[in-house]
Amino acid sequence: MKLSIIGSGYVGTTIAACFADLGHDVVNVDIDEDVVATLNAGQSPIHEPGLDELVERHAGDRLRATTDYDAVLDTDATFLALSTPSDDDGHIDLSVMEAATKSLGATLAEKDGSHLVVTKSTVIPTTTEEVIAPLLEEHSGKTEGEGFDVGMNPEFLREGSAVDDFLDPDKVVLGSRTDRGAETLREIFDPLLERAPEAALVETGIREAEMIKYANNAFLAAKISLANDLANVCKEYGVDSYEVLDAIGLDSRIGAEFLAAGVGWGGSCFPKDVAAIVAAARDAGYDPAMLEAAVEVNDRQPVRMLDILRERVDPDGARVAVLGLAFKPGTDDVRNSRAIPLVDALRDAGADVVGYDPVATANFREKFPDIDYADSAADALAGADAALVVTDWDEFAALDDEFDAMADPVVVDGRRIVTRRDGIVYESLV
Ligand SMILES: NC(=O)c1ccc[n+]([C@@H]2O[C@H](COP(=O)([O-])OP(=O)(O)OC[C@H]3O[C@@H](n4cnc5c(N)ncnc54)[C@H](O)[C@@H]3O)[C@@H](O)[C@H]2O)c1
Ligand SMILES: O=c1ccn([C@@H]2O[C@H](COP(=O)(O)OP(=O)(O)O[C@H]3O[C@H](CO)[C@@H](O)[C@H](O)[C@H]3O)[C@@H](O)[C@H]2O)c(=O)[nH]1
Repeated sequence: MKLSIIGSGYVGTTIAACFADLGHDVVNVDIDEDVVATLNAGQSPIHEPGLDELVERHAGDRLRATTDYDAVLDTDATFLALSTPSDDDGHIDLSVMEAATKSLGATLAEKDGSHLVVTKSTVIPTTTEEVIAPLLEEHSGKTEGEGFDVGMNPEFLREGSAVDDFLDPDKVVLGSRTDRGAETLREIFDPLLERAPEAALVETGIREAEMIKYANNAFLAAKISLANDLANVCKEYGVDSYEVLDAIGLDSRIGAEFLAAGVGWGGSCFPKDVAAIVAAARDAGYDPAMLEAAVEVNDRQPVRMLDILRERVDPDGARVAVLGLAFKPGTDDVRNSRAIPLVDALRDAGADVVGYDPVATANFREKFPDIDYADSAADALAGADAALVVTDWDEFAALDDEFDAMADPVVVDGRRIVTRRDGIVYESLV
């Protein structure tokens, strides 16, 4: 089929390259000329394992990019893969989605025959039906269900394994409210379902598809927060939290994944999505107590980490190495990284901070241009009065002699990865 993808960021680029690999003809539409030029040159504008190869294989053939919305006219369906950030009070900010939807609507006014518009972005339930569809109607002059259909297909890929997650998913969720929309969605996803026969297919309504995405992320974030809450209790009683969490993970009803306790969850999705669904629930008159608690526990973990540090070292005037600036290993993304509240609090306390990350230093420097940065973990540790381990990069698990060069070998481990030994004053957060 012929597909257009509006937005060529993490999700848009990944799904475009993967759809091309599945045999579809794909065009990416993005307002960023650099992104478009990069894609047309056969390179991926984002760093994801396996994505460069796919883009290189299909660019100029089944995959191309443009800034011109008219490219949509020659396609059967359009996916909206635009950012949906939080505003200051946590609500979803739909301004980017709305601007792109207006452009798409105006373009569809010229389209002969029907078209399917699929929301790929994470949006609050009712957005596709009550915001996207009316905007498309207004700007195309067509009627939903006649001139075009709308659908919703939430995305569950993780940064760092986006291609594998898309091509080998646990489930594919297709939301629609017309038979024609449902059929077109099935046709688009048939090649994926053939390639990944183990994937479950969930065909559902549009607002259910929208909510499945929030429920998925909120459940995972809350699972980590519950693990952190239990781990904090363990610590108070001198109980090894990892032995406890590993053991409960053996119960198939609980499952072993997303039980890694530590300094908590960050990234481009969990914080904004939990905040958005909490804000939406409150707007509707419901207080989502469990989700509010999940956020509270997550906010507390960096504070607890500093409290543990203070028991050993006064941060005022101390040189503190922060190991790990990315929100998780395998990415240079620092959005909502746990290092952000930690560095903020350390600086407020008068510490002299030196940060190190294998790949995320440049991005972190944009947020914190005034702290020191080291080129290696060893350099960050040399002469430091304390170290905080914030991201679970493998190379931090392998650190050993490097701790001996610290002025005071106090290590507060926020991810339980450093090997304890004599000569290190080791404190685990959990
Ligand atoms: N990043 C993830 O891991 C992930 C995973 C699952 C779902 N999601 C959801 O997918 C959506 C997209 O996220 P992302 O991380 O890919 O966003 P992103 O910020 O990486 O990419 C958005 C792209 O849209 C482009 N854009 C902005 N305005 C435009 C317009 N008017 N017309 C055309 N292009 C325009 C930008 O230039 C950018 O390239 C969000 O709703 C997010 O919550 C993200
Ligand atoms: O046991 C765990 C697992 C994760 N994390 C933290 O949780 C955050 C999120 O990690 P992860 O889920 O691996 O990364 P994302 O790329 O943010 O992916 C999430 O967010 C995406 C965007 O919505 C969804 O598509 C994915 O399904 C969902 O896993 C990171 O800060 C991790 O350090 C933990 O603290 N403990």
